[in-house]
Amino acid sequence: MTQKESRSSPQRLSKGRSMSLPKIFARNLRSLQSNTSAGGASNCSSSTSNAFSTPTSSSSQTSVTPSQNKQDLPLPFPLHGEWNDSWSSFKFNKFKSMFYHNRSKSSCIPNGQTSGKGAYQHEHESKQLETSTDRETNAPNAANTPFIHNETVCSTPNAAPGGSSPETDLFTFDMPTDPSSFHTPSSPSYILKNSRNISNGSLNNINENEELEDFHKGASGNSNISPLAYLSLSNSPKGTLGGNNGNKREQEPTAATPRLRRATSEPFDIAKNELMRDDYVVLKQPPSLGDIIEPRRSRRLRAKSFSNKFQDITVEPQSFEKIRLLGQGDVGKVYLVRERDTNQIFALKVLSKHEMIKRKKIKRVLTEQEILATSDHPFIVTLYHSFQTEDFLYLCMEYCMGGEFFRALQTRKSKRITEEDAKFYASEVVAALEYLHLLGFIYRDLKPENILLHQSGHVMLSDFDLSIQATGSRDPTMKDSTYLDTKVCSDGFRTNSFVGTEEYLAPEVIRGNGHTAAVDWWTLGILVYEMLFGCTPFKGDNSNETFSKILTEDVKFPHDKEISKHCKDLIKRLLKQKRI
Ligand SMILES: Nc1ncnc2c1ncn2[C@@H]1O[C@H](COP(=O)(O)OP(=O)(O)OP(=O)(O)O)[C@@H](O)[C@H]1O
Repeated sequence: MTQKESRSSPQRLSKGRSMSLPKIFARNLRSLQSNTSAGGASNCSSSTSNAFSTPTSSSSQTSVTPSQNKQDLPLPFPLHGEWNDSWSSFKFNKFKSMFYHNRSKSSCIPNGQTSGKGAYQHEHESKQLETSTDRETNAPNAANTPFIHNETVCSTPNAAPGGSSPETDLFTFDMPTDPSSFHTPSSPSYILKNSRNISNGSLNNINENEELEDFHKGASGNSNISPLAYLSLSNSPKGTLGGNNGNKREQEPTAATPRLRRATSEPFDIAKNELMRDDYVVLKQPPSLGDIIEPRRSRRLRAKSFSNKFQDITVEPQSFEKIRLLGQGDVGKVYLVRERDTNQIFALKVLSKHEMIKRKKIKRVLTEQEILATSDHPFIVTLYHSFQTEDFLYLCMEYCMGGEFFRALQTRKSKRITEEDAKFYASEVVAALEYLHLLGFIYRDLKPENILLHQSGHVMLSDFDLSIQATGSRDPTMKDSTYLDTKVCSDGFRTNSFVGTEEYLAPEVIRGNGHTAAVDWWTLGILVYEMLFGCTPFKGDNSNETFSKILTEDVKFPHDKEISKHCKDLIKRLLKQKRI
């Protein structure tokens, strides 16, 4: 199998790359089981009929001043040209113009008309709720659990006895109260949704853009330019969005008080209530309960308060209106939501406590929350709120309109980008990794799937559930008074978990003799290679072959693709077998 062909191998299709290997095997097994018993996506109704008219809220002006530390970033938009047919030029141009907007911490979606698509989908889901209750309630097995089929959201109705409580109203039709019927990610349609076959998957992003365009149109009245564009008109180094929009400058709304809100990130108290119960203690070697109950905040960051940038507010599930499903992870789903109060949009990750416990993911989720809550970096997804109900944990994050970097890569015919563009993205990733290392975190799961594209065109690292915090982390030092050496931050810390993504695993992880923050630099090497060549360097026909190549082979470069000597040298150095 050639490296190009291997792109669409089942392992990659099932999003297996993002999982630890035992998880992949378990998923494949479950997938096989549900394949034989369920017959795939037959329960999925299609959402292809006419859009309903959409509810509109009365228009009121909202304006957001971009967060200072995220202003004045370069506006690269390197994703020019070369989009395949699935991106019509209209969509592409709209999309592109969004990328030129300056980055603001808040999503700045003023009150206005919601998108037809979003409302339709919402209505559609409610309808489905009515019609499919019996089926779903009676058969909460793999075949009938909720799944995503391409752009269609197939929901599981609220099967709660006695109807829904106000608290669960918002997500009841996607979040069954019977935890045993929570989604089965390995169902065939899940795999389809997460397929790397972009002809299916990329539709997601296109629809998102349509919805958001509608938001913007509604917000700016007759203007064709989005409120985000106003921001960028006033802040963009280029001044205008492509020349003919310059005259919109006068229409820029007067700046109001920024509403950059981040709830006092409460550590999830789930552990207190749940882990204390014997039957819920599921971790083989539970870390000290202290660690779980109150995820520590980095001392450095506790000292460096962000509080002046954020208002303290309290939110709950009802504070948000669901727009659509963005994606599905192992123990939860991510929704595009609108905060009712402010009309700002966010990505809301909803995690089932029951699933977390069942899948032994408590520590992982808490780590993710801890890292997100601790981080304040332009290239790391911002967590605005974390809160919980009895059954679910909620992470309310910055919405990254561009979706996965992986999809952006795959949407291109060549599946790769130019060296110049790769340099741009790699440098942002380096900045984010250095920042994480500085805080004593090791990311451990760098790959294009976990890099999201913000509307500004900048990348955002997401998905920190495989990350780990080095114990006894130390302060960084200045090296040669030119650069900050973050290696010392986690010096002496080694961990031995076998986690990561097959093609991205560092040799030391495979050997299992312990690994350090250096694994992130290995994965950076693989990422740069993948950006440039459209495939990973050590992919074999099966896991063993991949591991063997990682352990024994030197990186080879395809002859038909030109890249500079410097770049090859960088990749070689990052992918050196013996780095520790
Ligand atoms: N902030 C965000 N903005 C836009 N889309 C997002 C955001 N966060 C997540 N998503 C989308 O939701 C999907 C699911 O995300 P999530 O982090 O739950 O799962 P995952 O990475 O697939 O799996 P897991 O957490 O099990 O490793 C992602 O693939 C991504 O496309």
